[in-house]
Amino acid sequence: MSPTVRSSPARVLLLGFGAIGRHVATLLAPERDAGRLQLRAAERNVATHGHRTVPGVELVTTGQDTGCPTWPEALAEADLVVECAGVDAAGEHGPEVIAAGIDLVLTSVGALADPNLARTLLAGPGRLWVTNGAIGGFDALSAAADAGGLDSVRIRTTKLPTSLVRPWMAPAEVERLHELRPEDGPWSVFAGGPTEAIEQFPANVNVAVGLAWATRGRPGADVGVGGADLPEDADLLRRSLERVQVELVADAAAVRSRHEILATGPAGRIELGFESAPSPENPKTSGMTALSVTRTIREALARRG
Ligand SMILES: NC(=O)C1=CN([C@@H]2O[C@H](COP(=O)(O)OP(=O)(O)OC[C@H]3O[C@@H](n4cnc5c(N)ncnc54)[C@H](O)[C@@H]3O)[C@@H](O)[C@H]2O)C=CC1
Ligand SMILES: O=C([O-])CC(=O)C(=O)O
Repeated sequence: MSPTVRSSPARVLLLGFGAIGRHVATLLAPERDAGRLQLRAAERNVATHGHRTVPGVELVTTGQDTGCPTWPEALAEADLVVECAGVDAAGEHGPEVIAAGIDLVLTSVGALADPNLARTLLAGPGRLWVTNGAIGGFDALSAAADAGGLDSVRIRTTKLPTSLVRPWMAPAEVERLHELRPEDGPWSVFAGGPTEAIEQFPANVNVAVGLAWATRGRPGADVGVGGADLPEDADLLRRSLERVQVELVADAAAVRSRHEILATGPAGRIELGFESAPSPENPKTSGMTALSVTRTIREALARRG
Protein backbone atom coordinates (compact mmCIF):
# COMPACT_ATOMS: atom_id res chain seq x y z
CA MET A 1 0.00 0.00 0.00
CA SER A 2 1.40 3.43 -0.89
CA PRO A 3 1.87 5.90 2.00
CA THR A 4 -0.92 8.45 2.46
CA VAL A 5 -0.01 11.91 1.18
CA ARG A 6 -1.82 14.60 3.16
CA SER A 7 -2.73 17.49 0.85
CA SER A 8 -4.43 19.86 3.33
CA PRO A 9 -2.36 21.53 6.06
CA ALA A 10 -2.65 20.26 9.64
CA ARG A 11 -4.72 22.70 11.73
CA VAL A 12 -3.04 23.23 15.08
CA LEU A 13 -4.72 25.26 17.81
CA LEU A 14 -2.62 26.57 20.70
CA LEU A 15 -4.42 27.18 23.99
CA GLY A 16 -2.39 30.05 25.46
CA PHE A 17 -0.10 32.36 23.51
CA GLY A 18 2.39 33.45 26.14
CA ALA A 19 6.11 32.69 26.38
CA ILE A 20 5.86 29.01 25.38
CA GLY A 21 3.11 29.48 22.77
CA ARG A 22 4.93 32.26 20.92
CA HIS A 23 8.25 30.39 21.05
CA VAL A 24 6.53 27.26 19.65
CA ALA A 25 4.96 29.34 16.85
CA THR A 26 8.44 30.55 15.87
CA LEU A 27 9.90 27.04 16.01
CA LEU A 28 7.14 25.73 13.73
CA ALA A 29 8.06 28.26 11.02
CA PRO A 30 9.43 25.59 8.60
CA GLU A 31 6.10 23.73 8.47
CA ARG A 32 4.09 26.97 8.40
CA ASP A 33 6.18 28.46 5.58
CA ALA A 34 5.87 25.23 3.58
CA GLY A 35 2.05 25.40 3.88
CA ARG A 36 1.94 22.12 5.82
CA LEU A 37 0.60 23.61 9.03
CA GLN A 38 -1.92 26.32 9.94
CA LEU A 39 -1.61 27.81 13.39
CA ARG A 40 -4.25 29.48 15.53
CA ALA A 41 -3.75 30.58 19.13
CA ALA A 42 -6.43 31.07 21.77
CA GLU A 43 -6.17 33.75 24.43
CA ARG A 44 -8.71 34.87 27.02
CA ASN A 45 -8.48 38.52 26.09
CA VAL A 46 -7.42 38.93 22.48
CA ALA A 47 -7.96 42.71 22.54
CA THR A 48 -5.22 43.30 25.11
CA HIS A 49 -3.05 40.51 23.69
CA GLY A 50 -3.13 41.98 20.15
CA HIS A 51 0.28 43.66 20.35
CA ARG A 52 1.97 40.30 21.01
CA THR A 53 0.88 38.58 17.79
CA VAL A 54 3.15 36.52 15.56
CA PRO A 55 2.71 37.00 11.77
CA GLY A 56 0.63 34.24 10.23
CA VAL A 57 -0.91 33.10 13.54
CA GLU A 58 -4.62 33.87 13.87
CA LEU A 59 -5.85 34.72 17.36
CA VAL A 60 -8.95 33.04 18.78
CA THR A 61 -10.80 33.97 21.98
CA THR A 62 -11.73 31.81 24.96
CA GLY A 63 -13.27 34.99 26.39
CA GLN A 64 -15.72 37.64 25.23
CA ASP A 65 -13.82 39.26 22.32
CA THR A 66 -15.72 39.98 19.13
CA GLY A 67 -14.28 40.11 15.61
CA CYS A 68 -12.22 36.91 15.92
CA PRO A 69 -13.06 33.20 15.93
CA THR A 70 -14.35 31.82 19.23
CA TRP A 71 -12.85 28.81 21.01
CA PRO A 72 -15.75 26.45 20.08
CA GLU A 73 -15.51 27.53 16.42
CA ALA A 74 -11.74 26.98 16.32
CA LEU A 75 -11.99 23.68 18.22
CA ALA A 76 -14.48 22.35 15.65
CA GLU A 77 -11.86 22.97 12.93
CA ALA A 78 -8.73 21.78 14.81
CA ASP A 79 -6.73 18.61 14.13
CA LEU A 80 -4.53 19.04 17.21
CA VAL A 81 -4.76 21.23 20.32
CA VAL A 82 -1.65 22.28 22.24
CA GLU A 83 -2.22 23.49 25.79
CA CYS A 84 0.39 25.99 26.97
CA ALA A 85 -1.77 28.20 29.16
CA GLY A 86 -1.45 26.84 32.72
CA VAL A 87 -2.79 24.11 34.99
CA ASP A 88 -6.18 25.84 35.47
CA ALA A 89 -6.73 26.30 31.72
CA ALA A 90 -5.76 22.66 31.10
CA GLY A 91 -8.49 21.62 33.54
CA GLU A 92 -11.01 24.05 32.09
CA HIS A 93 -10.59 23.17 28.40
CA GLY A 94 -8.64 19.88 28.19
CA PRO A 95 -11.63 17.55 28.81
CA GLU A 96 -13.71 19.02 25.95
CA VAL A 97 -10.77 18.59 23.53
CA ILE A 98 -10.35 14.91 24.42
CA ALA A 99 -14.12 14.32 24.42
CA ALA A 100 -14.31 15.80 20.90
CA GLY A 101 -11.88 13.11 19.72
CA ILE A 102 -9.06 15.62 19.15
CA ASP A 103 -5.51 14.89 20.29
CA LEU A 104 -4.17 17.17 23.04
CA VAL A 105 -0.55 18.05 23.76
CA LEU A 106 -0.30 18.86 27.47
CA THR A 107 2.40 21.32 28.61
CA SER A 108 0.94 22.02 32.05
CA VAL A 109 1.59 18.42 33.01
CA GLY A 110 0.85 19.33 36.64
CA ALA A 111 -2.84 19.07 35.72
CA LEU A 112 -2.39 15.28 35.91
CA ALA A 113 -1.86 15.50 39.68
CA ASP A 114 -5.66 15.84 39.97
CA PRO A 115 -6.77 12.17 39.77
CA ASN A 116 -10.23 12.91 38.33
CA LEU A 117 -8.84 15.21 35.67
CA ALA A 118 -6.10 12.69 34.83
CA ARG A 119 -8.71 9.98 34.35
CA THR A 120 -10.80 12.23 32.08
CA LEU A 121 -7.83 13.33 29.98
CA LEU A 122 -6.68 9.73 29.55
CA ALA A 123 -10.15 8.37 28.74
CA GLY A 124 -10.15 9.35 25.04
CA PRO A 125 -11.32 9.26 22.34
CA GLY A 126 -8.74 12.02 21.72
CA ARG A 127 -5.19 10.98 22.63
CA LEU A 128 -3.24 12.77 25.35
CA TRP A 129 0.39 13.65 24.52
CA VAL A 130 2.35 14.46 27.67
CA THR A 131 5.37 16.56 26.77
CA ASN A 132 8.72 16.07 28.52
CA GLY A 133 8.85 19.82 29.07
CA ALA A 134 11.97 21.29 30.65
CA ILE A 135 13.47 17.88 31.54
CA GLY A 136 14.05 14.51 29.84
CA GLY A 137 16.04 11.30 29.92
CA PHE A 138 12.67 9.57 30.15
CA ASP A 139 13.75 6.63 27.95
CA ALA A 140 16.13 5.36 30.67
CA LEU A 141 13.87 6.33 33.58
CA SER A 142 10.81 4.67 32.01
CA ALA A 143 12.77 1.54 31.11
CA ALA A 144 13.94 1.19 34.72
CA ALA A 145 10.47 1.93 36.14
CA ASP A 146 8.73 -0.48 33.71
CA ALA A 147 10.96 -3.26 35.06
CA GLY A 148 10.18 -2.36 38.68
CA GLY A 149 13.77 -1.17 39.00
CA LEU A 150 13.27 2.11 40.88
CA ASP A 151 12.68 2.49 44.63
CA SER A 152 13.32 6.19 44.94
CA VAL A 153 12.77 9.10 42.52
CA ARG A 154 13.74 12.64 43.48
CA ILE A 155 13.83 16.00 41.74
CA ARG A 156 15.36 19.21 42.99
CA THR A 157 14.36 22.35 41.07
CA THR A 158 16.30 25.55 41.62
CA LYS A 159 14.97 28.90 40.38
CA LEU A 160 15.51 32.61 40.83
CA PRO A 161 13.78 33.65 44.08
CA THR A 162 11.43 36.24 42.54
CA SER A 163 9.98 33.62 40.14
CA LEU A 164 8.75 31.64 43.18
CA VAL A 165 6.65 34.40 44.76
CA ARG A 166 3.04 33.23 45.07
CA PRO A 167 -0.13 35.10 46.16
CA TRP A 168 -0.74 32.80 49.18
CA MET A 169 2.66 33.50 50.75
CA ALA A 170 3.01 35.42 54.00
CA PRO A 171 4.46 38.94 53.53
CA ALA A 172 7.67 37.91 55.35
CA GLU A 173 8.25 35.05 52.90
CA VAL A 174 7.64 37.32 49.90
CA GLU A 175 10.06 39.86 51.35
CA ARG A 176 12.70 37.21 51.94
CA LEU A 177 12.40 35.98 48.33
CA HIS A 178 12.76 39.54 47.04
CA GLU A 179 15.75 40.26 49.26
CA LEU A 180 17.70 37.03 48.78
CA ARG A 181 21.17 37.79 47.36
CA PRO A 182 23.58 35.39 45.56
CA GLU A 183 25.90 35.36 48.58
CA ASP A 184 23.01 34.12 50.81
CA GLY A 185 23.14 30.73 49.07
CA PRO A 186 20.18 28.46 48.22
CA TRP A 187 16.98 28.49 50.31
CA SER A 188 14.63 25.50 50.22
CA VAL A 189 11.05 26.82 49.91
CA PHE A 190 9.28 23.46 49.52
CA ALA A 191 9.91 19.79 50.19
CA GLY A 192 7.23 17.14 49.69
CA GLY A 193 5.24 15.38 47.00
CA PRO A 194 4.40 16.59 43.46
CA THR A 195 0.67 16.95 44.17
CA GLU A 196 1.17 19.43 46.99
CA ALA A 197 4.03 21.08 45.09
CA ILE A 198 1.92 21.80 41.98
CA GLU A 199 -0.95 23.13 44.12
CA GLN A 200 1.41 25.64 45.69
CA PHE A 201 3.63 26.39 42.66
CA PRO A 202 1.56 25.66 39.53
CA ALA A 203 3.96 27.43 37.15
CA ASN A 204 7.20 25.99 38.57
CA VAL A 205 7.00 22.24 39.20
CA ASN A 206 5.16 20.74 36.22
CA VAL A 207 8.42 18.87 35.72
CA ALA A 208 7.85 16.95 38.99
CA VAL A 209 4.49 15.61 37.79
CA GLY A 210 6.10 14.89 34.40
CA LEU A 211 8.74 12.84 36.21
CA ALA A 212 6.02 10.87 38.03
CA TRP A 213 4.34 10.25 34.67
CA ALA A 214 7.59 9.00 33.11
CA THR A 215 8.30 6.66 36.04
CA ARG A 216 4.76 5.32 36.53
CA GLY A 217 5.95 1.94 35.22
CA ARG A 218 3.82 0.16 32.62
CA PRO A 219 5.35 -3.27 32.04
CA GLY A 220 4.65 -4.43 28.51
CA ALA A 221 1.76 -2.02 27.94
CA ASP A 222 2.96 -0.78 24.56
CA VAL A 223 3.32 -4.30 23.19
CA GLY A 224 0.07 -5.59 24.64
CA VAL A 225 1.63 -7.68 27.41
CA GLY A 226 -0.27 -7.69 30.69
CA GLY A 227 -3.78 -7.92 29.27
CA ALA A 228 -6.79 -6.93 31.31
CA ASP A 229 -4.86 -7.19 34.59
CA LEU A 230 -2.59 -4.27 33.71
CA PRO A 231 -3.45 -1.26 35.91
CA GLU A 232 -4.62 1.81 34.03
CA ASP A 233 -2.26 4.73 33.44
CA ALA A 234 -4.23 6.94 35.85
CA ASP A 235 -3.79 4.39 38.69
CA LEU A 236 -0.10 3.91 37.92
CA LEU A 237 0.36 7.68 37.93
CA ARG A 238 -1.40 8.06 41.28
CA ARG A 239 1.04 5.57 42.86
CA SER A 240 3.99 7.14 41.12
CA LEU A 241 3.02 10.58 42.47
CA GLU A 242 3.34 9.11 45.96
CA ARG A 243 6.89 7.93 45.26
CA VAL A 244 8.40 11.10 43.72
CA GLN A 245 9.99 13.53 46.17
CA VAL A 246 10.29 17.18 45.22
CA GLU A 247 12.46 19.97 46.56
CA LEU A 248 12.04 23.53 45.29
CA VAL A 249 14.94 25.86 45.97
CA ALA A 250 15.30 29.63 45.63
CA ASP A 251 18.79 30.74 44.68
CA ALA A 252 19.64 34.29 43.62
CA ALA A 253 22.81 32.93 41.97
CA ALA A 254 20.78 30.60 39.71
CA VAL A 255 20.92 32.56 36.47
CA ARG A 256 19.41 29.52 34.78
CA SER A 257 16.64 27.28 36.16
CA ARG A 258 18.13 23.95 37.22
CA HIS A 259 16.46 20.54 37.54
CA GLU A 260 18.43 17.70 39.18
CA ILE A 261 16.97 14.18 39.14
CA LEU A 262 18.18 11.22 41.16
CA ALA A 263 16.50 7.85 40.71
CA THR A 264 17.77 4.71 42.44
CA GLY A 265 16.76 1.09 42.89
CA PRO A 266 17.60 -2.42 41.74
CA ALA A 267 18.07 -1.07 38.18
CA GLY A 268 20.93 1.12 39.39
CA ARG A 269 21.47 4.83 39.91
CA ILE A 270 20.35 7.43 37.37
CA GLU A 271 21.47 11.00 37.86
CA LEU A 272 20.32 13.67 35.41
CA GLY A 273 20.79 17.42 35.37
CA PHE A 274 19.12 20.08 33.21
CA GLU A 275 20.08 23.72 33.02
CA SER A 276 18.21 25.25 30.13
CA ALA A 277 18.75 28.63 28.53
CA PRO A 278 15.85 30.90 29.54
CA SER A 279 12.87 31.27 27.23
CA PRO A 280 13.50 34.14 24.79
CA GLU A 281 10.00 35.38 25.72
CA ASN A 282 10.08 34.95 29.52
CA PRO A 283 13.26 34.42 31.58
CA LYS A 284 11.26 32.59 34.31
CA THR A 285 10.46 29.72 31.92
CA SER A 286 13.08 27.28 30.61
CA GLY A 287 13.52 27.68 26.83
CA MET A 288 13.81 23.90 26.71
CA THR A 289 10.06 23.56 27.33
CA ALA A 290 9.06 25.08 23.98
CA LEU A 291 11.66 22.90 22.23
CA SER A 292 10.12 19.79 23.84
CA VAL A 293 6.56 20.89 23.07
CA THR A 294 7.49 21.46 19.42
CA ARG A 295 8.97 17.97 19.23
CA THR A 296 5.81 16.49 20.78
CA ILE A 297 3.65 18.38 18.26
CA ARG A 298 5.72 17.00 15.37
CA GLU A 299 5.42 13.47 16.78
CA ALA A 300 1.64 13.80 17.21
CA LEU A 301 1.23 15.14 13.67
CA ALA A 302 3.44 12.39 12.21
CA ARG A 303 1.19 9.77 13.88
CA ARG A 304 -1.81 11.32 12.14
CA GLY A 305 -0.13 10.62 8.80
N1 LIG B 1 6.12 20.85 31.50
C1 LIG B 1 7.03 21.77 31.76
O1 LIG B 1 8.24 21.46 31.87
C2 LIG B 1 6.64 23.19 31.89
C3 LIG B 1 5.33 23.56 31.86
N2 LIG B 1 4.96 24.87 31.95
C4 LIG B 1 3.52 25.19 31.91
O2 LIG B 1 3.27 26.01 30.79
C5 LIG B 1 2.43 27.09 31.19
C6 LIG B 1 2.63 28.27 30.26
O3 LIG B 1 3.94 28.79 30.46
P1 LIG B 1 4.35 30.22 29.85
O4 LIG B 1 4.05 30.26 28.40
O5 LIG B 1 5.72 30.50 30.33
O6 LIG B 1 3.31 31.19 30.61
P2 LIG B 1 2.78 32.60 30.15
O7 LIG B 1 2.14 33.21 31.34
O8 LIG B 1 3.85 33.38 29.46
O9 LIG B 1 1.66 32.25 29.05
C7 LIG B 1 0.45 31.64 29.34
C8 LIG B 1 -0.61 32.27 28.43
O10 LIG B 1 -1.82 31.54 28.53
C9 LIG B 1 -2.91 32.46 28.55
N3 LIG B 1 -4.06 31.82 29.20
C10 LIG B 1 -4.20 31.45 30.49
N4 LIG B 1 -5.42 30.91 30.70
C11 LIG B 1 -6.04 30.91 29.50
C12 LIG B 1 -7.33 30.49 29.06
N5 LIG B 1 -8.24 29.95 29.90
N6 LIG B 1 -7.64 30.66 27.74
C13 LIG B 1 -6.75 31.20 26.89
N7 LIG B 1 -5.52 31.64 27.24
C14 LIG B 1 -5.19 31.49 28.55
C15 LIG B 1 -2.37 33.68 29.31
O11 LIG B 1 -3.12 34.84 29.00
C16 LIG B 1 -0.93 33.74 28.82
O12 LIG B 1 -0.78 34.58 27.67
C17 LIG B 1 2.80 27.34 32.66
O13 LIG B 1 1.76 27.95 33.36
C18 LIG B 1 3.07 25.93 33.16
O14 LIG B 1 1.85 25.36 33.62
C19 LIG B 1 5.89 25.86 32.05
C20 LIG B 1 7.23 25.56 32.09
C21 LIG B 1 7.72 24.20 32.04
O1 LIG C 1 10.50 26.07 33.08
C1 LIG C 1 10.97 25.32 33.95
O2 LIG C 1 12.17 25.33 34.28
C2 LIG C 1 10.08 24.31 34.64
C3 LIG C 1 8.81 24.85 35.13
O3 LIG C 1 8.61 26.03 35.26
C4 LIG C 1 7.77 23.87 35.45
O4 LIG C 1 8.04 22.67 35.44
O5 LIG C 1 6.62 24.28 35.73
